[in-house]
Amino acid sequence: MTSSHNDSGAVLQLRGLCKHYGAGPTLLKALDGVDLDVTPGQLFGLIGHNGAGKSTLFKLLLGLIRPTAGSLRVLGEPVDGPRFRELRRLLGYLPENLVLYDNLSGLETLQFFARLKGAPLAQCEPLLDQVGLATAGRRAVREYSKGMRQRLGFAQALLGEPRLLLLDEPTTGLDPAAIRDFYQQLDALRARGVTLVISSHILAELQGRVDALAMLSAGRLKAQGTVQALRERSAMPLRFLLSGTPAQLDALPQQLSGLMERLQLQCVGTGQACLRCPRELKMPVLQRLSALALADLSIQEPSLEDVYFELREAA
Ligand SMILES: Nc1ncnc2c1ncn2[C@@H]1O[C@H](COP(=O)(O)OP(=O)(O)OP(=O)(O)O)[C@@H](O)[C@H]1O
Repeated sequence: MTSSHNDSGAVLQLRGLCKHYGAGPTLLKALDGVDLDVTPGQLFGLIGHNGAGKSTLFKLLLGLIRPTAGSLRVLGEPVDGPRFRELRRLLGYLPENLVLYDNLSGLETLQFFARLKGAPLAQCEPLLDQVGLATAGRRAVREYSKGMRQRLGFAQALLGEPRLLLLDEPTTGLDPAAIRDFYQQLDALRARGVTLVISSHILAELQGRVDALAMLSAGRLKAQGTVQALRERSAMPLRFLLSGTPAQLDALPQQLSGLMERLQLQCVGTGQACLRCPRELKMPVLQRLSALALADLSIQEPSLEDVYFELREAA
């Protein structure tokens, strides 16, 4: 790995990062030339299919495995450099499958992890409270539900007041209220300058919450940027939902003449129509529609899920 000076201020800086397993016919490129920057205080999403390389990326960031090629800086330091061991204390990690000892209580579990990490034991009870396990703290982990185990895992990741949190599918098993509570906690952490990298398959959950995201596909970075930037890149059409009288809706093809070949118009119920419109035609279409004085008009952006499938298919 190279260790050139990091002048970008990035919390994470990956350049040409590769992790290969096996060789010859069994060669598997878990990560293959990934460039990525995450800036301080971002809530950064990592998305991609099963086996895309997300967990591999987390393990590389933590120094648990070594890259095959490329460079990797975390909090400004190369992961294989002399200062990384010290910096490792400033990282919190919630693995996809955290192993817990069933016979320990929640509090004992947290105390165990605190000792491993060199974090003050005094942080354990307040953290249990923070993740909603204050009353369950003295019960054995074997009695915990899936969501309670996940909360305990999150508390473990927060030990030592990390500056960078790596959360691998952290909302698996959480109910809707717990998911909302979890993201509120992430917002509070972000407000304190903590950088958060979160992987999830629940794209609706990330949409509207992440500052930026990266989409991995078979070890390669398929797209990177804000949700809006990905939408624009995907060239998915906007959806205009129109309400009006039958006469107004009948007049739509005439009103949009010259543009219709690039639009898709569909009746979706009495007095309602849906118009699929390329992003670049949004303003000309709006201008034409304004002349009709429709009862209502709303414009829907494509969802992150729609964008994901579109970009996945793109070369
Ligand atoms: N120790 C290993 N030895 C060989 N191959 C591995 C090893 N660890 C991971 N892989 C392979 O690397 C690829 C990426 O795996 P990874 O766990 O990073 O995917 P992921 O994106 O986290 O998937 P998921 O969404 O299912 O958690 C997969 O093909 C996996 O089989």
